[in-house]
Amino acid sequence: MRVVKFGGSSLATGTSVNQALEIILADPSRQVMVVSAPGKRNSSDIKVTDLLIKYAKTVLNHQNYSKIVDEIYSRYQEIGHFFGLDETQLNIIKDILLSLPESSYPTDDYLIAAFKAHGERLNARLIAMILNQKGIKTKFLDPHEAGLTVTGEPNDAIVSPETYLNLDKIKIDSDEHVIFPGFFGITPSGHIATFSRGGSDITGAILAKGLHADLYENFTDVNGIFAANPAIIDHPQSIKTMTYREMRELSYAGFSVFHDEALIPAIEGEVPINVKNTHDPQNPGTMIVPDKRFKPLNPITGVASQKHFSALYLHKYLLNKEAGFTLRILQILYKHNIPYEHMPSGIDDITIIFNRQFLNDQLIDLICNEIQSLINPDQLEWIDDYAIIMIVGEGMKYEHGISSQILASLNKEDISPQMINQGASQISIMIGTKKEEADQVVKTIYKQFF
Ligand SMILES: Nc1ncnc2c1ncn2[C@@H]1O[C@H](COP(=O)(O)OP(=O)(O)O)[C@@H](O)[C@H]1O
Ligand SMILES: N[C@@H](CC(=O)OP(=O)(O)O)C(=O)O
Repeated sequence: MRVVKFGGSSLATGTSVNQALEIILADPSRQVMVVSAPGKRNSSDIKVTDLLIKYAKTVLNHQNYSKIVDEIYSRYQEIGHFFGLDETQLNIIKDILLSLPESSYPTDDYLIAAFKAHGERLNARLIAMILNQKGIKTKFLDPHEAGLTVTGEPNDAIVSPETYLNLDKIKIDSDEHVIFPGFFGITPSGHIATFSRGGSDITGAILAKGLHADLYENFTDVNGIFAANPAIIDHPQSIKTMTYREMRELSYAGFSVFHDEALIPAIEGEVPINVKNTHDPQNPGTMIVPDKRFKPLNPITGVASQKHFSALYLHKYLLNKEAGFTLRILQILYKHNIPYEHMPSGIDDITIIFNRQFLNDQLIDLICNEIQSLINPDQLEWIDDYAIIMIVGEGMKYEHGISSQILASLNKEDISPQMINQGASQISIMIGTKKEEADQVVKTIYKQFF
């Protein structure tokens, strides 16, 4: 049995939902379909998830929400009408949308999570309705009924281990299709909590592991994973096969096409992943597998970048001899509940890289002041303008001199990185630069290796 996830970009219009359904019906093993909320129909469109966030904020601000409800409902109506569903059948969607403000939520964040999750919940109901109307035996199953439970933050949840015990009890008839909404789970107290944005990929992976699927097919709007972001490189090469480790590093570092957290259930369940194109289903796409049992032709599989970082650079002579130096810094971060992303170090210096989205100016001043007074470094510099480029490939460990090739190619372009660090896993090299240089670094490295 396969679990098949369709992203919002594949479910934005009636035509694309139809393509998705043709894919499902083309192979009887595609029994479980995980769906996202309808995405953008064109580049200037708004995703239904973003419309729902606007709806939630309108309710929280005690403003009139009838216009935004109509806008959201029209997205489902458009798809429903394409398949010939009438207003009486579609009314349930409007009723559910209108009932959202009536429920009670423990906090505003839970209210936002519940509103947001309805993008996928209503889409799954609609698609189940469409299939049933076509005479195809279909069940709408949601996290409540299936026991997909989560803990953590209401808008950044983590799956609970008991989910897998619950999923083990689910029986699917051999002639039946299951439509499951992505992106959210249920907390121990029965409230909806969502994964972080793009989290329907995570739901697909959880179901693939929990239902013991042979394959997790992830359908999007491009022919698999490219070696670089197509927004930076024109027509980049697509990757035929890559390992879980490579994908996790690359998605964490900016390949937004597949959520980095979705790799974890797939790794645990050893389910291979196939990223494919809804609009070109014959294209083999990219296989993501446990291991590459051969030496890859290219030492580099992909190069990713992200620009939302800041770095704290600390220099202190004999830092390597001072026991507890790093511990004291981490205690300060822990006290203020600040996570960090990376911490490359040398004999006399250390750089701590943060996701800028978790920080504000006041917090930055606070930690810099505390570190200055408690740690007393010789130099402390906050670098707000920081991007990270991650060069990833299992093939790196077979070849010497990859870092020097990278540095030489950047040098030719007159780019001198602020930091370069090779991970202990030997499958990635990380480069820190100014944001404005990040795209040029990706282009230079891509040109060097592809
Ligand atoms: N390395 C990459 N390979 C493929 N697509 C990428 C890559 N990096 C960024 N993308 C972008 O990811 C998009 C697909 O992700 P997303 O819009 O979240 O899909 P979905 O709605 O199917 O979940 C592609 O259209 C592409 O622009
Ligand atoms: N709809 C949610 C979850 C998701 O995974 O969407 P998509 O498959 O369109 O990336 C979001 O926009 O974040």
